[in-house]
Amino acid sequence: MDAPGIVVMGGSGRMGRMLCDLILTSDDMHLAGVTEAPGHAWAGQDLGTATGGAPNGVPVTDDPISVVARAQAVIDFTTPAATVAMADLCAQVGTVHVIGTTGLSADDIAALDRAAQTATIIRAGNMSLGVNLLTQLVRQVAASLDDYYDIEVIEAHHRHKVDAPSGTALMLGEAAAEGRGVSLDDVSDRGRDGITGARERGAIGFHAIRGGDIVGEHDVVFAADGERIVLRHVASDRSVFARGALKAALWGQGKPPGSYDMLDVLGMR
Ligand SMILES: NC(=O)C1=CN([C@@H]2O[C@H](COP(=O)(O)OP(=O)(O)OC[C@H]3O[C@@H](n4cnc5c(N)ncnc54)[C@H](O)[C@@H]3O)[C@@H](O)[C@H]2O)C=CC1
Ligand SMILES: O=C(O)C1=N[C@H](C(=O)O)C[C@H](O)C1
Repeated sequence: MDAPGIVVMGGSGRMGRMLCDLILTSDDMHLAGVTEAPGHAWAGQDLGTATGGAPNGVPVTDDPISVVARAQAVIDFTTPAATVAMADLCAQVGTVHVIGTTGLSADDIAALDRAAQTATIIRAGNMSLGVNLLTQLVRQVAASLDDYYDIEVIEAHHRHKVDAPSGTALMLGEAAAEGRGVSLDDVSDRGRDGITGARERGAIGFHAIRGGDIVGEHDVVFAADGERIVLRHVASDRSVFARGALKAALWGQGKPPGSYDMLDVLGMR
């Protein structure tokens, strides 16, 4: 069987470039095309030429249907609006949709769930093995401790990141809430400021640092009187996210329509 064809959305972005480089050197898949935002300077060019090298035969387009219909998977680290539109297209043409985009609203997620009735969608706020393993540890620690241990999630990212809390912080917060047997919506306390009053027992706090070129760092703190447990993940290279996404694209081949995440891909359920 031929190696599956992959379309990378947002090929000029931080994650897009990393993904294209990895796919172009992979024996397990080939780069079937790259999409970019409408009117983007790369649209209509060959990818090799757009990146300042020799032509490599990979088209860059702002008209996704032209490449998606011929591909086996789309890898998408873009914006919520672009992701929701792509999910509809993947549902129509039967292409696996791997979603890393964060900052999705409840309405966006509802739209993705509708698309997943006919599309195979794999979505995670963090595609690294380390963070997905950490979610399991956080769930286990939260289940072992009572709410005398205050839970705070602290994340740090580069200056260009546009959403907060990060998708990873929300995954970790969800895992902590699940471990405690509560709904995150009921206990979430985001970015305190001013006269906030004393901390509510059982709250799960979120704090975001933005600066420089930080790739992604997450601490989950369980703080009680007299002791503190800190579970930490540090990403120092975006390839950990990209490799997870490529694994997901291959794993999704032949899977029935539905909503999946990296725990499914990694066999960690
Ligand atoms: N789940 C995970 O493991 C990870 C998730 N992310 C998330 O991925 C997203 C992108 O992150 P970065 O690469 O740092 O951002 P970026 O801003 O560098 O790249 C986004 C790219 O998407 C393109 N784009 C926008 N609209 C588009 C459209 N309609 N069609 C095609 N392309 C379009 C932009 O032109 C840009 O090239 C963010 O939401 C970020 O939080 C980032 C890293 C890891
Ligand atoms: O925007 C980023 O860069 C990252 N986004 C993801 C998130 O929101 O958690 C994953 C990773 O931390 C990098």
